[in-house]
Amino acid sequence: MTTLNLEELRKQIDNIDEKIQTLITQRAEIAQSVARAKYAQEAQPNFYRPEREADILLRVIERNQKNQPKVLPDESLTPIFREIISACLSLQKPLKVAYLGPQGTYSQAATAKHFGHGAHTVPVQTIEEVFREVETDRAQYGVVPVENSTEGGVNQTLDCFMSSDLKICGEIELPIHHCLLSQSGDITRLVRVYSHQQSLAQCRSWLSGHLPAVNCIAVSSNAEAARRAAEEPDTAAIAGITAAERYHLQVVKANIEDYPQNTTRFAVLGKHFVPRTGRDKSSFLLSAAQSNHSGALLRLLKPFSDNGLNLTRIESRPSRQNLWEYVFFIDLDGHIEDEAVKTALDLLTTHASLVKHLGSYPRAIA
Ligand SMILES: O=C(O)C(=O)C[C@]1(C(=O)O)C=C[C@@H](O)C=C1
Repeated sequence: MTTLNLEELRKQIDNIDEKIQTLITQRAEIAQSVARAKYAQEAQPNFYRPEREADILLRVIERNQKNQPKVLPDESLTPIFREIISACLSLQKPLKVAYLGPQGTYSQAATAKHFGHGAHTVPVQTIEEVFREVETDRAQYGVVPVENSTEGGVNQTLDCFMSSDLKICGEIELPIHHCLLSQSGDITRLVRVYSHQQSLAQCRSWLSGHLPAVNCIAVSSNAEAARRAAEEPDTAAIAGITAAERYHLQVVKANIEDYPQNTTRFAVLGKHFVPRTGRDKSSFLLSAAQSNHSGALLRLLKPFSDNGLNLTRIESRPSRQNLWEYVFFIDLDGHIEDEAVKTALDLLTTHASLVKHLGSYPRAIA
């Protein structure tokens, strides 16, 4: 680009847009042929292929690394490609995805980030209902929060996995930036702050430093907090920026989370097995045999360490079967089809009374 003439530059942009549009249309036509190819292989194929999407997105990031300095950050490019894939997938078969509502929650943002706007997303009221929607085929996939980097695990989700046969088909990481929202945008007259209990906890220090006298009230979701703040004066909500738009609230203060890297991890629930990508995670539910004997947990975890597997998370929950017995949720880097994972699981059988594979899936992508 040599000239700085505005008209000329806009003409160049128009030409590029035309080419992009032609290419996107061509890509969509090929995706339609892919659907026919899938039908030729199976009567009821899976159209959504998380392993293929991960592969495409990683290549977008890899190509972007080659632009030095980068013109656009990865986080600007990947959503564009996700939307293109989402539009192509909706031509093959529109997906129905249930998430923990109401609209305006971070779960909705995570669902939109992962599935794009081509999917039909359905808010439901509880985490249990997300599981049920998928179990009963009212939705093909579901999105539930699993853990937050500041506040830890989401117990309802872990408990649902104990009794469900659904598989984790993917993970989504969503950076969480909380905003203080109110009708007036004035911080001085606030007497009450509503939010979900997790969000209040994630902003604890900010609240005690800046609003020590206000009454913090936990409600069922951040969207519900925003709805109330839109109706009550002298009241604020802690919620995401999308809730501000949805409920016509002013941003009193943005980014009030205590840890700037505050991130929530969500699981994509489904019914199908996801092939290996080479950059996967696996989740298991484990219970130790002779759990009250010394070294029971050590024996449960040793096979993973002996096989060089990196555990990315371990969490315990009461087994709900015997008093003071626990089940362990573990996540590790690797796929159930990796040799190291297979060997570790073989070794585990003598030390575990329960080994339940909750899924292997591609690692979250920016
Ligand atoms: O490769 C496929 O299996 C496709 O259906 C194509 C495509 C895409 O648009 O690239 C669409 C949906 C799948 O989830 C993955 C990829």
